[in-house]
Amino acid sequence: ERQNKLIRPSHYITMDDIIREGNPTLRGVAERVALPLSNVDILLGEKMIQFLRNSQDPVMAEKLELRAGVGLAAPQLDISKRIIALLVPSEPKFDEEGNEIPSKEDYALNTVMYNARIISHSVEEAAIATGEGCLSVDREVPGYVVRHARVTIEYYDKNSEKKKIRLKGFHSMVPQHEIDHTDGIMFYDHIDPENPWKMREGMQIID
Ligand SMILES: O=CN(O)C[C@@H](CC1CCCC1)C(=O)N1NCCC[C@H]1C(=O)Nc1ccccn1
Ligand code: NI
Repeated sequence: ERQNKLIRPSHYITMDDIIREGNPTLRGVAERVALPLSNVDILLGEKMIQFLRNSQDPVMAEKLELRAGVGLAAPQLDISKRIIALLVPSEPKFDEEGNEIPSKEDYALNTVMYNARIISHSVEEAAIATGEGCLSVDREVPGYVVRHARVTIEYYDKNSEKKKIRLKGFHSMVPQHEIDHTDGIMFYDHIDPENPWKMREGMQIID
């Protein structure tokens, strides 16, 4: 079946494996995965994070013709399971002379989350200044994608251990976008159709 094809050792996930708008799987509610995790679900998570690494590597992205991604959800691979991968580079920090300070961590988020769910969130809302895109959406959909400004996420890691993480800013936007995919929600569902760039009371804009 599909997952077996994707987890073959010789297989790299490419854009051909990513389903696009119109495929009903993108609008389904994905199933929680069984715990402790099965090998096939662990292997799929590894392939998903490898895709993100390849997509952010200029050589591999060119070779495999990948669009750069910071997140991926299993439903985008036509697998209706609550598995998401996150690979968010750390923002570069600069000193007063404007030199980049090498950060100890290359990534602010570098993980596969199983059965992730938002267990609490701020009343305050936020949106990425430039809007959002999606590897499953081959068109621009302009507008503020209004999300929670801060979230607390509970998930299981690849060792089947329960984790809890609090996130804010851009780092919180990526898991919210991915968890939405496991609930059949697309980013443009959060854009105000009347006035896509409407500033809502107290909404934070993330650069
Ligand atoms: O479900 C998962 N997806 O659809 C991949 C999406 C996920 C992100 C969209 C907004 C929050 C999560 C993705 O990564 N993109 N969307 C389309 C093309 C660009 C790319 C992107 O935003 N790249 C990026 C952003 C900031 C810094 C570096 N790279
Ligand atoms: Ni997406």
